[in-house]
Amino acid sequence: MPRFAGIATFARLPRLDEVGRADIAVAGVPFDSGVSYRPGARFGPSHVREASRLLRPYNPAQDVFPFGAQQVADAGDIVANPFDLEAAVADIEAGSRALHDSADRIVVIGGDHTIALPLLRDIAAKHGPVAVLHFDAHLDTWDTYFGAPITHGTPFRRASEEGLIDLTASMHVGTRGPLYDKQDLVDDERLGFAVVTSEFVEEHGVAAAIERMRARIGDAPLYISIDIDVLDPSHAPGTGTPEAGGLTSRELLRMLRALSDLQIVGADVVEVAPAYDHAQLTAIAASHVVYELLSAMAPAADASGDGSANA
Ligand SMILES: N=C(N)NCCCC(=O)O
Ligand SMILES: [Zn+2]
Ligand SMILES: [Zn+2]
Repeated sequence: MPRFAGIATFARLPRLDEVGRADIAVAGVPFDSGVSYRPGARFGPSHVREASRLLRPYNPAQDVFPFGAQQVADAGDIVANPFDLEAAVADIEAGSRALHDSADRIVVIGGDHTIALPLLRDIAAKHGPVAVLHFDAHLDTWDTYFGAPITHGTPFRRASEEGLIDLTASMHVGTRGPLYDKQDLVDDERLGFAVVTSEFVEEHGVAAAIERMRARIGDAPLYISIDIDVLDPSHAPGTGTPEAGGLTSRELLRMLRALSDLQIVGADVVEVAPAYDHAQLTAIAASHVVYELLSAMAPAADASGDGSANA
């Protein structure tokens, strides 16, 4: 079958119902009722799957076969009520919990950033408070919008208040752009986040950013949440709240590779909104981000082998 033919699962992987169990399930959450600006991230999962057809089995940058060293399968979508935010976050948490019956870990494609809250509720129920490494142009620790506590600008404040995150090991990477107030940064620090801004990366380089990230995380169980708007709009135009001056996809992929020896317990890639995309730029970037995450989550090849035993 040519890679451009057939129904698009992520990276043309088998469906979870075809393999029964997986080490890692990739799942979509087509939900965007929490957005504050441009809508459309509900169409993110299918757009990223479509753009992921060209991914190949061997990742030379991490010397790993991400789909050979472990069973990865596409679990389809977790369905969330588009008309009721409270119901939606309950749906997503329940969907994540159910999926963990047949997969050790899950990597979620959003959807807007609201979905990180119910995903973290499930993850923290399993692991206790986790280090959250949050790649984003935005803090997403704001309090309310029009009185609403659950939006895509608030998941990490709620998660912090609920005791879901390790306050000594969590960090934002790639933040930039205008805030509402100086106090936003004061609140953010109190909520448990250190920050590596986009400007820091420009001034000190990716290696220094990685050093800060690793020092902050230590050996805590790690949840990685990647808002695609961490990338510069030139690399990822297809998103709802774009901000100038972001990371390149090359910088982001390199940062993810540097996490491969850490205890990654789950991840999401969110905020891909295809209506504003061009030539699949954003979806291609997102598909490679997911691929790099799956590679980083793969067990290290043993000294004698190349990790390709089951490829
Ligand atoms: N999570 C994302 N992408 N954006 C949050 C932006 C919230 C705001 O409009 O102030
Ligand atoms: Zn963002
Ligand atoms: Zn975000």
